[in-house]
Amino acid sequence: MTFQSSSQGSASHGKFITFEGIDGAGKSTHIDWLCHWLRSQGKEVVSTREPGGTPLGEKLRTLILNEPMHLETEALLVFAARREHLAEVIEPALARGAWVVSDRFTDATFAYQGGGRGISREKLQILETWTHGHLQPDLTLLFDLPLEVARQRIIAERNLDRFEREQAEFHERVRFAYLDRAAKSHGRIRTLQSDRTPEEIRQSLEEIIVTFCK
Ligand SMILES: Nc1ncnc2c1ncn2[C@@H]1O[C@H](COP(=O)(O)OP(=O)(O)O)[C@@H](O)[C@H]1O
Ligand SMILES: Cc1cn([C@H]2C[C@H](O)[C@@H](COP(=O)(O)OP(=O)(O)O)O2)c(=O)[nH]c1=O
Repeated sequence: MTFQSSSQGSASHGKFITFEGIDGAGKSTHIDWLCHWLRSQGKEVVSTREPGGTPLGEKLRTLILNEPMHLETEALLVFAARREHLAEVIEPALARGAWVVSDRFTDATFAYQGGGRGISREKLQILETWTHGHLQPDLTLLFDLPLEVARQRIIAERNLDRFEREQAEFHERVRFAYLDRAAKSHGRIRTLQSDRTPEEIRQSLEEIIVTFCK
């Protein structure tokens, strides 16, 4: 993790890796491989997800994904779930030297609640600072692909949640908010072109992670 305090760079801390992308981009498909690879390198790995990752967070996830609500209520709930996740799972794991791999984190909020719903970046930044101003992911893997390809992958296999049922324009805004954020991330967010075979994507992922671990 990147602490902005005096603990930055401490050898006793683990690393925080997040997976991001539009629904159906292939995140879940590659998270297991990454966790397996990291464990093969002798690392303790905590695999988790957002919204969720704690008993309370999973209850909030059910509400967030299914219950109609005001867009700012939605933003506040994802940060509430995140605060719990940080306190109960992420921060203790990193402090004992484990590597945390999370299926989504705050970049998703800037993409979905910011790009998708239209909440201003300034408002979300205030909540971000409040919730985890001291901690950011060390590495974020952004799975990017055209919307139509992602839709084709998920449409047949899932009961679509509140976000997945949104119009194409919503998902286009989410996608471009992610790409914009990646461009401004100073290298933290690495974009993987994801309209390729799983093997090709995994090869790119392996190259990134091997370099990151050096
Ligand atoms: N590179 C790929 N090519 C074709 N299908 C894929 C690829 N990656 C994932 N899939 C399939 O697409 C669907 C969505 O993938 P998933 O990993 O669950 O996406 P996400 O977690 O990003 O929503 C799954 O059925 C998965 O097997
Ligand atoms: C973490 C987070 C997720 N989300 C949304 C994006 C996804 O559509 C949804 C759940 O994410 P995800 O776990 O990727 O869904 P699935 O299990 O169906 O692959 O939550 C937000 O809108 N804001 C957030 O901050």
